[in-house]
Amino acid sequence: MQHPILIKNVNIVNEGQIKIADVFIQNGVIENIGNLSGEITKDAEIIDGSGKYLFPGIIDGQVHFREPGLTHKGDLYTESRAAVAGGTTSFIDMPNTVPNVLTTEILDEKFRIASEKSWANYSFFLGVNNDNLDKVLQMDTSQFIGVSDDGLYFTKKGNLLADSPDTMEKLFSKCKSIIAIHSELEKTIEENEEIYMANYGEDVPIACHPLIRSEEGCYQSTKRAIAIAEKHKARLHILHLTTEAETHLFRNDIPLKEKNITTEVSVQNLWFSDKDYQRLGTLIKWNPAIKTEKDKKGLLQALLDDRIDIITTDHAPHTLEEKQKNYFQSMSGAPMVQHSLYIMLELYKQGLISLEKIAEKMCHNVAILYGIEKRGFICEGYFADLALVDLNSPWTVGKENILYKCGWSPLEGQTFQSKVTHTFVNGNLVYENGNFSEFIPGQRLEFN
Ligand SMILES: NC(=O)N[C@@H](CC(=O)O)C(=O)O
Repeated sequence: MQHPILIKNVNIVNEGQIKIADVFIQNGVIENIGNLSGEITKDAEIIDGSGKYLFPGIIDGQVHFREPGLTHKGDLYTESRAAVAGGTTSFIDMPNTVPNVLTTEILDEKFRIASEKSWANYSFFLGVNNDNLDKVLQMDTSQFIGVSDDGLYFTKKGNLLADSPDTMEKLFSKCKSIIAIHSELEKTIEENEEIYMANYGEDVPIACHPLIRSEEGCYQSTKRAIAIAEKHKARLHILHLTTEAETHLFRNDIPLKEKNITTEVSVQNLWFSDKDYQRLGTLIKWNPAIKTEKDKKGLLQALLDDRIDIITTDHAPHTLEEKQKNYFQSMSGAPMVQHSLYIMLELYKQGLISLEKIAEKMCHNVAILYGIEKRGFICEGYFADLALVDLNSPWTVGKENILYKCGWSPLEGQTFQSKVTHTFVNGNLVYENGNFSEFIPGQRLEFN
């Protein structure tokens, strides 16, 4: 039996409004919201929410938690624990674990491991590449939260799904679930690599990353994928957008529920720009590349005017050793899931986004986009996945508070003004002011 909890006098950030009320949590769900006292709440543990802000737990639509097979970088226990410390209570993990998630057996195995090791609620993409394409075309894909090629390759040469219009035609004409793709053209990347290698040899500077993995390679890829998806009325989701140019390919004149083509931005693309390569080098080498200041501003604008639907992290941990190599050898990706809400709250502090919009893009819309049931909102009868935030409690990211298994963050030295003080997953208070409860596993996300 779970102990009932009453959060008193808290600013509830939900569905475009901020209202002060009490929230009563019992048996895993939000039972009541209002001015509560008396019989039903009398045995509850009381948490004073005065002056604090209560968000629905963040649902991160794109993470790489690395288990099975790559657990020297991170695993389902360590990375989900880091997630809840940052207010993220649910995640959807990508298929480029080892073995790649190309069969339902491997997918089931990931669900099994998560049921024993994940602090947060979880779901997993089924991977798709040339090795399982024919099988996927015959499957009832509605049983999966989505299929994705992210981090997988379609040919031994390293081509992405986006490089192959014929394959997209096949997949998009048959697949009924969300198809989440990594949108870049390998051909453009290779041509650019040759140009920069002719100049620099193996010593290509990291500053060339956004010129090699260029705007053109992203824009042409996304434009073509959207055209093919529209032709087949497929349900396409473009992962981690990095250019302002691409944002204009997406609509904002219909509600999210009616969109067949959706997209996301990852927090690092709202925070870093090409200015930061000099300071951080390959630590912020991501694919697609973090681009210019203009792109960063354009992505934020598209988020605000609803051409971008959700915020994710693309949390992609690697060891420092794997990162600190020359341009070609260093791995792409960095850990981010513990710090995503902090970045967005800091942007709020800078006057760039409202708290309501943060809840919409990190919580409500992720639940709507993936059809996740009874999560992502602060509503009676919904799972009590919640993050309580103090907006005036500065702290600095440092080795001593980084919870990623890889033990580093590109945000080290950054002071954030806000702090997540309490995180609830399914009604359990799993994180409180730097301390964790005993391990309580999260739940499998249900979707419709
Ligand atoms: N985004 C990245 O730079 N890296 C991802 C793979 C990917 O998303 O392509 C990873 O798994 O490391």
